[in-house]
Amino acid sequence: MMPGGDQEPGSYYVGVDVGTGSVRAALVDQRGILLAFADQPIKRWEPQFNHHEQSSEDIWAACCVVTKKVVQGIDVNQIRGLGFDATCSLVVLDKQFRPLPVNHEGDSRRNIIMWLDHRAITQVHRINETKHSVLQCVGGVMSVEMQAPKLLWLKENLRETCWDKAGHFFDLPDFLSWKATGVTARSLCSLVCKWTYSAEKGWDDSFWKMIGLEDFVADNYRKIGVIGADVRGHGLACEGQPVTSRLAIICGTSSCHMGISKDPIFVPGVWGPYFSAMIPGFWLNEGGQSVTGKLIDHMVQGHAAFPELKAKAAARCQSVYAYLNSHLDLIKKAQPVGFLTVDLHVWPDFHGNRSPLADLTLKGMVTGLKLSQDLDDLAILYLATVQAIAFGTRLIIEAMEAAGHSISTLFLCGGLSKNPLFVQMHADITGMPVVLSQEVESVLVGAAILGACASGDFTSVQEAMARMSKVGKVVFPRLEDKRYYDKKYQVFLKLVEHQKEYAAIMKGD
Ligand SMILES: Nc1ncnc2c1ncn2[C@@H]1O[C@H](COP(=O)(O)OP(=O)(O)O)[C@@H](O)[C@H]1O
Ligand SMILES: O=C(CO)[C@H](O)[C@H](O)COP(=O)(O)O
Repeated sequence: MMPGGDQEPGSYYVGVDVGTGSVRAALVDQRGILLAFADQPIKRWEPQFNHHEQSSEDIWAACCVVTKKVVQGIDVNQIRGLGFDATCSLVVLDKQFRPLPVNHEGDSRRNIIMWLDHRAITQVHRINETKHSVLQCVGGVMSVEMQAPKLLWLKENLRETCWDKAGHFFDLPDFLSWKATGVTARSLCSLVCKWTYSAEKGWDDSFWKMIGLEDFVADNYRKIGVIGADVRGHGLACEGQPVTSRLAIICGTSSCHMGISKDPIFVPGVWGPYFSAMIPGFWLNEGGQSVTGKLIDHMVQGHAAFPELKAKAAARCQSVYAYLNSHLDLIKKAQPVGFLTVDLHVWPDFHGNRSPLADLTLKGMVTGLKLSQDLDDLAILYLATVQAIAFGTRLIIEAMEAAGHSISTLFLCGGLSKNPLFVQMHADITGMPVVLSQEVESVLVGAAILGACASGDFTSVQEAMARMSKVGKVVFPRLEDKRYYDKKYQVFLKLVEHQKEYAAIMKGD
């Protein structure tokens, strides 16, 4: 889609969103309307189980391709700002900013340890055993997906080929802003959320010394970077909006649950509180589920009826998910679609639990399997998986509320928010209305909002948010189905209880 001919020449912003599977870019105007969109897949390597790697050169090349596509035909002088968002993966460069291998093979194309990489399990156990006070700000337990355990892994496993040669360790969004500007300043968001930096107190030397990464302290954190901009003082959130009662959920390969508060709230198993990491002046708690979109893809693609599904969806020019949703509507008969899983239950932690249990040893579970392998069976397993993800969100919300949050409304964005079944199940299972933004690619509008703020065209993040993001659809929960979902939630909680019992039995003599 290109800018409409009847439009006044104005200011444009570019948003670039680097997800796990692809890079997307959008050209957005001052009203937050998306005028052009492009995407491009990015490479991923899984050289061994739990090792996930990418290439910063490949990602940057993809960013350039999609950006060039969306600005085609536009006078570059009208492009006022560019914003990035990206996964929290670790990029390693040498002192001359060249990629360094993060693998035993010495393949320097693969210089990124991805966020979902779980190679640093023993390192994170040791970090958690220190019980250092910085851990209070990551939910009490550090996740293997954060940067400190990954850095320690590099030091302990690739000392000569990587650690000793490293000049720069970037969080991926900060790598992208360095590539775009040549400035190595880091974002407060990245450093606070994934690197234990405190917006109020700075780095805690004692933590890095205690975990064995005293090198950073001696080096004055040069390889990790310093804060580029003081984001405090931008004022409060959108006028008249009770922002602290909203929970934003970014649902892609994983789901991230972003809740804010005026005072710090400590939620066991939920990352944060992080000051000013998302909205200036507010504390952020970030709950999460490590695999959601990836889990749905895994369950659907691994089923015996997947080839049949693929063929039938292609014949109708539909995505497999649109086909499955209409198939479920067909087989539900008179009952609500969610009731098809009365005897099929899933525990969704196929890649460990990020929140609120913060237990990376947890595994996935399915109960209620039959011998059938047909399309009905696949559709119902897909439904049960979507429901399990929504129950996981309910568990996170309950933990946040028990600690002091008061949440009434969910705001969903990301690839999974395009799936009406996923959205409805989140409303039904949490009992809360779900707001979707008018612009389907709202994550990209968010990145463009950052670019708009950087351009100085808006005085604050809040002003840009109010002007450029608009509510689209609101999906209300089917309250009449509440009793059914409450019962399924009881089963959901039993599943994890039983899984822990099984582990205890197997550990015993
Ligand atoms: N149109 C759609 N309908 C249903 N599911 C979708 C759709 N588009 C994307 N998804 C799901 O969203 C997930 C990817 O979301 P996305 O935000 O693109 O991910 P990421 O940011 O992690 O690259 C996929 O796992 C896929 O299952
Ligand atoms: O840890 C995270 C953010 O704190 C995300 O889960 C990670 O960055 C992946 O994002 P996505 O699922 O959109 O690819």
